[in-house]
Amino acid sequence: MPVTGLVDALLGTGTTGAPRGVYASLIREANASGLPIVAADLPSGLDADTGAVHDPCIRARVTVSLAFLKAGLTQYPGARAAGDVVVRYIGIPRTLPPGMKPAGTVLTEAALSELGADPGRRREPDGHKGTYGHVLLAAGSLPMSGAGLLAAKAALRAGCGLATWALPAALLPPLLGAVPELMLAPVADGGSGAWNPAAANEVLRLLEARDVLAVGPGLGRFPGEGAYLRALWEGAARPLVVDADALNILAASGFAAWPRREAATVLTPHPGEMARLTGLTTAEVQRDRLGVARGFAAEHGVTLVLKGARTIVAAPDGRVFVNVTGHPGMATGGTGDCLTGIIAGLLAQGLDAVQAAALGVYLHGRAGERAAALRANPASMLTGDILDAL
Ligand SMILES: NC(=O)C1=CN([C@@H]2O[C@H](COP(=O)(O)OP(=O)(O)OC[C@H]3O[C@@H](n4cnc5c(N)ncnc54)[C@H](O)[C@@H]3O)[C@@H](O)[C@H]2O)[C@@H](O)CC1
Ligand SMILES: Nc1ncnc2c1ncn2[C@@H]1O[C@H](COP(=O)(O)OP(=O)(O)O)[C@@H](O)[C@H]1O
Repeated sequence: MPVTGLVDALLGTGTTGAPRGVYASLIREANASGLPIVAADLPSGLDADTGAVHDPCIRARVTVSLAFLKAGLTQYPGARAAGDVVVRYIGIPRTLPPGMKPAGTVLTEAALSELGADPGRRREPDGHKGTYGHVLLAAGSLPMSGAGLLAAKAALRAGCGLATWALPAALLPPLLGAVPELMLAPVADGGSGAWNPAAANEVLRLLEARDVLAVGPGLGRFPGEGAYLRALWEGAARPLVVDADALNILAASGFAAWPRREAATVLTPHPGEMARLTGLTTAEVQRDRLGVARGFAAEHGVTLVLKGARTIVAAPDGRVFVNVTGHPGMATGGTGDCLTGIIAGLLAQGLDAVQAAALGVYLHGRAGERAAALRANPASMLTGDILDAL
């Protein structure tokens, strides 16, 4: 009878390091056969905790994860080596033994509802714009006003009642009317189109009548940037979302020594920004995304959104969530700025930091999937398409 497929049940969760000896030869032979491989529990050669892929590692068509989804199957490159992943019950109790915590929770609609974040974003029949909160965005600078615009539009699309964009005054004239639904608050910039430390006072004054502050998209780098951000960090008594250049400023300003914020704080780094925040290399961040995100959130008392395919949301209390929505078409400029606006828009509506971050990454990914499906080729997707699909 011809052989039409292979089952890989060589190595399991307990293995450490790269497969050696006869295991390594069998894995190489299986991959070279070209036959479809079904992996039992996880592909041999994959790190079950991190998703790191050793050399060699089985390239499975399907992985049948036993009893529970292993964390390493959710993260790249492990997710690619695993192929289609299914979880099957094999008689092991479905609940974890007492004292054992899951490595993370996949953000399904059910998990979001359990978290108290309604994926349907239902509105009160008698709601009005005051019901849904007011976002203040501090973003944009002369070469990158687009980042601010995308974040501001996204906040409105996320359903906040009102949004105000504080921006260096020189940016104002060309932006007047660009998004009629948006309020613009020009901040004195001496005609430079750049931010300055004194502008923080103006942002904090604006925040008094608003519900949440998002800072960073297209902010640029500028003299006195550390003092500017620290003033917002310490002075903003409302929830704060920190993204893009504001994360780079945090990293460059020794923020670990800054006082803990009392109000909710969400940081949304991509792996490059995460590397700057931690002092790791981008490759080191990617090698253990779950562990790095969990450790950082707990150490600094913030909600951490580590972006990239399979975005991770880590809460300060140790909970970790993995987002599985999204599309590679989202790898285009401005999509992160859009996520910042979405999370701020959800915070304005009264969600807490973890709810807003979890629902935000989920909706952002879903919108990315819809936008990709509407294009002849998803490679042509723009961030504006994601905004339209929200
Ligand atoms: N239209 C606009 O005005 C835009 C402005 N932007 C602004 O440009 C500024 C600079 O941000 P950038 O993020 O471009 O530059 P960065 O230098 O911070 O980050 C880019 C680098 O990070 C690493 N990286 C990012 N995602 C990764 C992933 N998933 N896996 C592995 N490595 C990854 C890569 O090395 C990449 O080259 C920010 O202020 C941002 O808001 C960008 O958002 C793009 C659009
Ligand atoms: N291959 C992918 N699959 C799913 N989501 C992706 C993929 N590539 C990028 N994204 C998402 O797109 C966004 C990119 O954010 P970021 O790198 O900050 O972009 P920018 O700085 O241009 O705004 C993140 O939310 C990320 O999770």
